[in-house]
Amino acid sequence: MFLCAVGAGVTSLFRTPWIAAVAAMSTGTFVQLEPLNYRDGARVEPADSCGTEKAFEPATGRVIATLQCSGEKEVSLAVKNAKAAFKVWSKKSGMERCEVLLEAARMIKEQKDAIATMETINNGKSIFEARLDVDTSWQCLEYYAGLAASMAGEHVQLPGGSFGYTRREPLGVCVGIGAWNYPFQIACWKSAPALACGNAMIFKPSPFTPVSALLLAEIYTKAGVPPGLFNVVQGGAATGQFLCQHPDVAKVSFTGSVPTGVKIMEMSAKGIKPVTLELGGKSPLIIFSDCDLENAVKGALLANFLSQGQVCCNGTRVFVQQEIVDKFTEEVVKQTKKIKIGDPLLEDTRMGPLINGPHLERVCGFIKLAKEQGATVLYGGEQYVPTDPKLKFGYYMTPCILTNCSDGMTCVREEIFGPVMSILSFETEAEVLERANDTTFGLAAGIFTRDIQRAHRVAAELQAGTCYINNYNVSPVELPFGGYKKSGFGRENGRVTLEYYSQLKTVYVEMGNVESPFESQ
Ligand SMILES: NC(=O)C1=CN([C@@H]2O[C@H](COP(=O)(O)OP(=O)(O)OC[C@H]3O[C@@H](n4cnc5c(N)ncnc54)[C@H](O)[C@@H]3O)[C@@H](O)[C@H]2O)C=CC1
Repeated sequence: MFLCAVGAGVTSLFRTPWIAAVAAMSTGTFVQLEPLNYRDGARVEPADSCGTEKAFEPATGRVIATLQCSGEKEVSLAVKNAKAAFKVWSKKSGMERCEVLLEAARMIKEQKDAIATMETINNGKSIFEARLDVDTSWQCLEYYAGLAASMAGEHVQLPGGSFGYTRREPLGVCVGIGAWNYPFQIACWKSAPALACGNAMIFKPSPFTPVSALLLAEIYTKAGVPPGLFNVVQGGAATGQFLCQHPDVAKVSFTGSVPTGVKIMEMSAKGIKPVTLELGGKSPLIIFSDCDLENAVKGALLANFLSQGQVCCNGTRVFVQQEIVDKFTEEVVKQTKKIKIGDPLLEDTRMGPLINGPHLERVCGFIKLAKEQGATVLYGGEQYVPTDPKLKFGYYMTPCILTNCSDGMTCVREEIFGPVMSILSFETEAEVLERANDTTFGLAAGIFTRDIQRAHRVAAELQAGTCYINNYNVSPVELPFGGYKKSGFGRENGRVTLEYYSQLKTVYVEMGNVESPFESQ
């Protein structure tokens, strides 16, 4: 009931006491009572609904919000508001858009602790990680603010003094649909380039994590975007479908699972709408015997255990060269045992709970199956109950290391989306490349070696949208991120993403007379 008491019904992020209160909040206290949709510059209850969903605090298993899933009418109102805002925003110069985005970035930075706390409460990731996510979020806004003013076309000289030029123009109303593992960051990674290019956006968070996108919406409004430019519509699959099928939506950018990605693409195909798909993965991490072992072990932990392993680009197939596999395994187990699991709002926690009960069961099911198929659990893989009584109903598990794995096992082939590392040994470079690429996914890959030529040779052969050499899971906003194969297409971050949120117009300019085969004799 906290928000009711503090905000007296009209809680706003911009009331300083509220920010301080949220940043100082402890696990087990937060309840969201305000409307969770955001339209025309304000929080609103949806005009109609197609059911309700409950959002949890994974650390305690408490319900923190019950959301109304937006119906067709609410979606249409959001599109209408976004269209009106687009008319204003798309006329602004790049520098004008830059100023607003920079102000929004500044506000995110200023409110980092409050946003990270909210993210931790709703998602379960450690506060330590949530703060890093907020950093990459404001950095993304700053980056695209900087690019907004440099968007330009070409001038092309043609015969007879005529010429042509190109204009890079926004698409219109874009829809962003997010997953639950990086709720605030995904909202920023989609909206920053969209807004920088002059578009409006309607964002639909995952119903598991509805809360933090609202903070972004409030910040955009306060920073000066026109009302309706960034709207939040809550709901699940049905709401997502209303958004994708709306005739006035120009583009859909989706982050989520492959099966949902297929549906999004089908709907977009019917409307001839461009689509960006950031889907799942089962990425390989290849550790050669000449690596710096300490770094490789750190890299393997980063590749598997951030956000409780619920990361799309995780390197969960850890291929280790035969000569060092025992030493590597011993060291990885030693370091994994040290990971502190517990209340995600405590400063020294490094692993919080998984997103919800069914997902925890699903991840544990993969481990059970791995054992049945012959893998050995070297460490972890069990449900965990922290000693603090308020965490008793949270969704915790110990990080898991599997050995004796083979390429055909389910744990090696399918995305688990939990803290489960499978160790596989290999002998030669050619062999490991073939095995690493033997997957329908292609999101990321990693290589640890001191041999610079091998590093680049292997990176060139790996079928993945991102290859990390001697590190893993670092995502600077300057670098494009996206998949090969069934991990999707289109990119987020980097300069190239401007192309995915804009369209090119060619203008031909005649400087002479019209030559026509139809002119009268
Ligand atoms: N490549 C990337 O950048 C990332 C990919 N992921 C992938 O996301 C998955 C986990 O996220 P989930 O939220 O469980 O995925 P999901 O596919 O179940 O849901 C993703 C979003 O799509 C919406 N949705 C579901 N059905 C829909 C439909 N028929 N039409 C329109 N929208 C619909 C959901 O409400 C949610 O907002 C994993 O497979 C993971 O690999 C997650 C994060 C990043």
